[in-house]
Amino acid sequence: MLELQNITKYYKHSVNSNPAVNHVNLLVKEKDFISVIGPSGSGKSTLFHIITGLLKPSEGIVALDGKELTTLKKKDIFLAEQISFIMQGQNLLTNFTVEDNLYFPLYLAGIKGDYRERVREVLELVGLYGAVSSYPDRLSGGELRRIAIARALMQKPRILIADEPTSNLDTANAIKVMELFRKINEEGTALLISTHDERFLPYSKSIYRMEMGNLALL
Ligand SMILES: Nc1ncnc2c1ncn2[C@@H]1O[C@H](COP(=O)(O)OP(=O)(O)OP(=O)(O)O)[C@@H](O)[C@H]1O
Repeated sequence: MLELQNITKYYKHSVNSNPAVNHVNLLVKEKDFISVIGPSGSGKSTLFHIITGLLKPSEGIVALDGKELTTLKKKDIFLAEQISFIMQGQNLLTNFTVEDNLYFPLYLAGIKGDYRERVREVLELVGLYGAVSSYPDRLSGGELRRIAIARALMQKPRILIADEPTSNLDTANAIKVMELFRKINEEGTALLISTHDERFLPYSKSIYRMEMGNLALL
């Protein structure tokens, strides 16, 4: 499905002259649950930002079903139930209810329709249907993280990509998030996760380690 081919990234104003990401290849297939671990500064966020299109690689391509992502319109990638991203920070809009936060990406993308049933489904999946009318400032950090996951699932993505999804969560909340990812994966969504969190590893089907920009299967 998703393929990274020979991705390299040099930053212009980097503190060192090595590339932040160095000739990385990775294939994400259906049903995969891949975790990328590695020390701070090893290039994980850079790699994930390249996959999301936030950063342009110096070399290499990211392809979905054999088509280079940069040649696809954002609409084709995100709206055709393809890839969803959960980046660091919750990024929920504080003046909007949880329900409106879940609608917001669809609204921005110009998708119309009655999504009330889907809102109920995703909130039930994350165990937070009771929060449908709440504002984000009434929710805990762990609950906000699960709402961010619910939002990423609105379009029933084939692949869900999450950068450090359990950072700053206590063990109880981290386990809730990991169990949720396991359930999402069992229901057919492939997962690609970057993590410092060793607790994630037993949940993953494959583990890669990133070190000084190089990615290797463990
Ligand atoms: N905008 C930037 N400009 C220059 N260099 C950068 C930039 N962002 C990251 N780097 C450098 O690229 C390397 C990889 O950083 P990156 O943030 O991708 O690592 P990481 O593994 O995600 O770290 P962390 O887990 O702490 O987020 C580091 O050497 C960092 O200093």
